[in-house]
Amino acid sequence: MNAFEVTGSRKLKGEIHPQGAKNEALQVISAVLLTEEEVVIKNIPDILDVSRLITLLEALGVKIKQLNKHTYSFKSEDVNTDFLYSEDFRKKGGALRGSIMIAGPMLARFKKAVIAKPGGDKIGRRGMDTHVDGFEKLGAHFTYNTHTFCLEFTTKALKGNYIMLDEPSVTGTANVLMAAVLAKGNTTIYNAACEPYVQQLCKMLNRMGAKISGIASNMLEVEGVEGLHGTEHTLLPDMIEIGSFIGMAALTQSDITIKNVSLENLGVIPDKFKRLGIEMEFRNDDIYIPEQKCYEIQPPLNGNILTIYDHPWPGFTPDLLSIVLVTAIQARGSVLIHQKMFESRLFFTDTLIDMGAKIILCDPHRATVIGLEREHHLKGIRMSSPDIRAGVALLIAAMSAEGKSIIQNIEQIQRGYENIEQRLNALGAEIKLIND
Ligand SMILES: CC(=O)N[C@H]1[C@@H](OP(=O)(O)OP(=O)(O)OC[C@H]2O[C@@H](n3ccc(=O)[nH]c3=O)[C@H](O)[C@@H]2O)O[C@H](CO)[C@@H](O)[C@@H]1O
Ligand SMILES: C=C(OP(=O)(O)O)C(=O)O
Repeated sequence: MNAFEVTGSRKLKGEIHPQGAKNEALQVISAVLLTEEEVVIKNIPDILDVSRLITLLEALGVKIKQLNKHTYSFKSEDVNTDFLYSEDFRKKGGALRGSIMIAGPMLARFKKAVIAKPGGDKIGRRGMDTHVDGFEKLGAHFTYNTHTFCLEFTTKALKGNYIMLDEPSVTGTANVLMAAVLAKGNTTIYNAACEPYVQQLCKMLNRMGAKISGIASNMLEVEGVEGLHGTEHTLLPDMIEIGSFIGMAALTQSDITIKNVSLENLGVIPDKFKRLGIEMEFRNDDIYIPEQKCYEIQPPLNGNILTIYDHPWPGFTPDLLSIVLVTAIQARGSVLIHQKMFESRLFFTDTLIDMGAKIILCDPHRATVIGLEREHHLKGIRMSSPDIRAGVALLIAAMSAEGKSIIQNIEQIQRGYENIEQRLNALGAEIKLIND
């Protein structure tokens, strides 16, 4: 099995370019099913989750051409809907969470959709109710197939409706939106997620001829249209990767510039890292992080311990809390990390404690980090990556630690970070891909 061997205590220096956004890629690649015309998507990251979705679309009959390393052309002219009911579909769809977003386009264009038991991170309960409720409100008939464990949908014709989502699910909003754009009449999606991923999807759909307003708000208004046409779309840089690099720079005492970050789409992300005392300079659209021996957590005005918690956008994304947590290990001061959305994302703190971090896991949702102020170094150990973001947090910890670490189960990291070892080694890291 592939693993990373990491030699720690290496400071990084230089420039790094973030990849295209993984979670946006999974939405907009699913959207190519909404038209028979050609859709060209640029800045697609070369990561496992994307190649798994591309393989799934190819198996459905979509003609896909790689135009260059990060640009693909998609043409969904001959889609084989029988494939949805095959064992192969269940296997391919079950390999990633993002595959659930082909359901909205399939339902809209072909009047049938199947959602295989999805893969993705094992980070606690991850519901599908928002997707099912939304499709039903648009007029889909839903059955749960007890033999295949799949969610199956059919419709004679989707009809616009007022839909109040039970929670602002990111993939749920994207799925219901993609179904609504081809429904007859008007749809309102209230309590919608409005992450940059969803905003980008809306803009792409409008370029294809959809009529969506309310973009970036929690109320999307959709005027159904008869059909959509082809377009070209460029993915935003991956804000989670950018946040990961900020945390990595601070913990490893590095001096790096993160290029072309699309600052206007980062929301509160830079500010949360600044609350940990991390200095950064915005130079045009780049973020420069100078080498810092010491960074001091900024408590709130009343002097209490700082809490950093997740919240639907424009709140702080849950996908960066593991990174904030690991970054705080060498800070001066203490912080409470409160992961509200997922109940199994903080158990990796046990590994950090083994490495020498001062962390109290208060309960599955909350962990207090007491900064070591670089008075003690973490020690390299053998560990395993439990999920994508904890995996990168462990990689950052290993890069800052004394001695060697082995990180197993790195497929979890590779599904969301492109060639991470090569890109970091180019800045001075020492990460080897090994068979362990
Ligand atoms: C492929 C993809 O795009 N995955 C992202 C997507 O997953 P995904 O779309 O699957 O996650 P959802 O947004 O549906 O919800 C995540 C979990 O949080 C809960 N929940 C959701 C909203 C809310 O306001 N309160 C709340 O507690 C839900 O019950 C669920 O258990 O969004 C998550 C939340 O940003 C991210 O972690 C994932 O990286
Ligand atoms: C949880 C994540 O991904 P997924 O939804 O694909 O499991 C993530 O990207 O942090």
